[in-house]
Amino acid sequence: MLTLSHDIAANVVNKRQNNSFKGNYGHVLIIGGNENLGGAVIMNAQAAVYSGAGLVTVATDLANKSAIHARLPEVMVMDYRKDLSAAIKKADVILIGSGLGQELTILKETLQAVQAKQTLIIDGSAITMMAEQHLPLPNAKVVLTPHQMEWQRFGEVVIADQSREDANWEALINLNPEPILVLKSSATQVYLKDDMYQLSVGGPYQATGGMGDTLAGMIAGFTAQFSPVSHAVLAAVYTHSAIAEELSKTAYVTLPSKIAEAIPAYMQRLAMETVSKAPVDTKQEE
Ligand SMILES: NC(=O)C1=CN([C@@H]2O[C@H](COP(=O)(O)OP(=O)(O)OC[C@H]3O[C@@H](n4cnc5c(N)ncnc54)[C@H](OP(=O)(O)O)[C@@H]3O)[C@@H](O)[C@H]2O)[C@@H](O)CC1
Ligand SMILES: Nc1ncnc2c1ncn2[C@@H]1O[C@H](COP(=O)(O)OP(=O)(O)O)[C@@H](O)[C@H]1O
Ligand SMILES: [Mg+2]
Repeated sequence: MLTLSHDIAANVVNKRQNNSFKGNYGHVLIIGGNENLGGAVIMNAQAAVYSGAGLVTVATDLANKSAIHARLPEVMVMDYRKDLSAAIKKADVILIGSGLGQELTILKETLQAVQAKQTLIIDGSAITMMAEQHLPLPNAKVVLTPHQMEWQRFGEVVIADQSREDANWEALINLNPEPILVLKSSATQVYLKDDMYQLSVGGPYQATGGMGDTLAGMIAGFTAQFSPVSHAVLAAVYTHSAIAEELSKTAYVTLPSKIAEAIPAYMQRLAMETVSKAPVDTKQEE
């Protein structure tokens, strides 16, 4: 077991090149938000934009279109029932599942269209539907972000056993391709190739709806910009809870949208740090 520490995030988040443009920071496609759960994709998208993704598109139920535009003018919006496969082809990172509800057709189309070189983050309702329908993982760089009940459904590890590292590895080795697992709880763990990273920051001020949607959006924003994917995921998981811990000094509850607002300043601090910017030993080949 390793500790998911501040240095890992500081190694990943570096100063940007002067001669860069939005195309260098990745195109994120967020797929989710049925007509009742549009807030989930707003939180995904705010976190992805504020993490610095070059371009962010939200494919959703059109009932959410004006709300997304009003909250996030940086984001493009499309109907997830139209031309979804074409939009998937243009993305570097695809995040599916937050607030997706029972939209199985959208999920199946996404799993079919995604390509091996792309990063696919699978969250929320997508994890639950994949478990219910016994859908296999597609050939892509897959990141799974279940909470405990979602992991019980998908990985078939009962919540009581999830504190046992070996039980989670047993479930992971049966999956093909082997995903990066962000197993969320009050003691979040990240399973990567041969190592498990234990998150060392965060607390109960994070126990509020939308907290995981914000994390998924941050993972999308970080993986769009930073490589390898494994390092970017670790940095996003750390940064999400480190910001919450800071905000908790003056806030009883750390709202997801407040965490998102604090991302640019926190990342700027990480980028300015002079700690050894050496590569992180995650053993994750890409
Ligand atoms: N504003 C929006 O649009 C929002 C939209 N959202 C979207 O809604 C979708 C459904 O997601 P979901 O997580 O709310 O429901 P589900 O998958 O049924 O899991 C809940 C069940 O699991 C149990 N449970 C046990 N341990 C647990 C744990 N550690 N963490 C959490 N739950 C735990 C729990 O136990 P109980 O509370 O009953 O004791 C309950 O029985 C998803 O797509 C999400 O993105 C939300 O983000 C909210 C804001
Ligand atoms: N007591 C706690 N301590 C630390 N982190 C917590 C605690 N409760 C919840 N969280 C974090 O909040 C997030 C909840 O994710 P999730 O249940 O998917 O939320 P939602 O789907 O409502 O957005 C996870 O990142 C989890 O680690
Ligand atoms: Mg969730």
